[in-house]
Amino acid sequence: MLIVNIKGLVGLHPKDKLVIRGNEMASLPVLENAWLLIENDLIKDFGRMDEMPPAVSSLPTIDVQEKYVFPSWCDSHTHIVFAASREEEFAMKIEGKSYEEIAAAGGGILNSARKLQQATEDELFKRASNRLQQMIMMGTGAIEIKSGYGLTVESELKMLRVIRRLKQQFPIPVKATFLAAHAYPAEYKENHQGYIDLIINEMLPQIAAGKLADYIDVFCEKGFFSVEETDLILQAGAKYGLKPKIHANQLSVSGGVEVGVKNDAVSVDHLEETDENVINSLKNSDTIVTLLPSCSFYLGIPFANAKGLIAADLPVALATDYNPGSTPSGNMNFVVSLACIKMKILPEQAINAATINGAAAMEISEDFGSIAIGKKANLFITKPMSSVAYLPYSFGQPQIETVILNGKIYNG
Ligand SMILES: N=CN[C@@H](CCC(=O)O)C(=O)O
Ligand SMILES: [Zn+2]
Repeated sequence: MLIVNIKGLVGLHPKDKLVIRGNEMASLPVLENAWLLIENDLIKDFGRMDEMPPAVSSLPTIDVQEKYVFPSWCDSHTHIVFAASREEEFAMKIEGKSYEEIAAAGGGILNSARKLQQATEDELFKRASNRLQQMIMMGTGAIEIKSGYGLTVESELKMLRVIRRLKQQFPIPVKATFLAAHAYPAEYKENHQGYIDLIINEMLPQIAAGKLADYIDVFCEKGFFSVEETDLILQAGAKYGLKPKIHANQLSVSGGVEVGVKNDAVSVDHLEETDENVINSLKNSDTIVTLLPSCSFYLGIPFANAKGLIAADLPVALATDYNPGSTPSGNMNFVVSLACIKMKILPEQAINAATINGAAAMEISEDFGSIAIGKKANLFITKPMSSVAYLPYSFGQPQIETVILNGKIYNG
């Protein structure tokens, strides 16, 4: 497939650029008036229209005048396997109840767990497939999905099997994260060690035997999992080769970032609450900071200090956090807009965070997240746009016209 007259080919980082830190995030290379050649599922070559080799110009072409080509969004933090929405909590939120108050009133994660435990694997697969399908049509070309609404041996395994089916049936990379440490089930409220033992002695061995997870996650937060409990669970996961990607500092400065860094986390996610010590603890680590602005938007909690994190020379990624409680949306375009509008980062920084750094937060940036020869042809073509910045600027307005996955136009 040859794409010609591309107004701008976006995200041309060198193939060996696997993650972008700090100040460098403001640089988003764009080639104007370009062509792009795809062979099979890979990017074969690209260049300027006025320098197109004759052999290339004789191939069948797609002419995309006035349109941009972007690398697909890489959404590195989602919870899209859930049984049902929770809009019954929506009104409570509007009336002023906090996330913690709703959870304490029987809502929250335990509400989703009750519903998921009753759903069949097929029902869950069908519902998650619909969500993933919609996300792909909005430009997502790689995704991480967490368990964590099962909270029993049987239901956590069920969730992870659903994620495996999504991996098998969708033409995009899917990474699975084991998040049984998402909340304490009611019967373990006074017996934390009992649930931790269940995770370590019952769940982890079966998950490892079935190769059902790539990463391990813990919700390290006041009222959820303490730093010591998080540490224990992450160390147990490491014995099975599961690297951490953890929920840290969503509602308070919880110590989650430090315990994540200590355990060589691939990423620490959320960080709506951060201070100087938290930022310092990330320096000299390879841990990526994944920010989730749609969650702040929906819950009305602070937006993470993206500018401060970037100024500290850290690699920042952006993801949706799509889940039924804190972020009922899987739209990466909106995430990129919010990062610009509310976190006040530049479109170039936000787009790098949502592509190459998102890929890095799933350890797939050798093949995904930028446009480079030899990388996977997972891309999207926009509608006619006046500039790259128009995409986040025109928030809430769909700008994607064509999705290309593995070198083929994807229509669902
Ligand atoms: N904070 C923990 N987990 C999710 C919310 C889960 C829920 O409310 O169902 C999050 O990332 O925001
Ligand atoms: Zn989350």
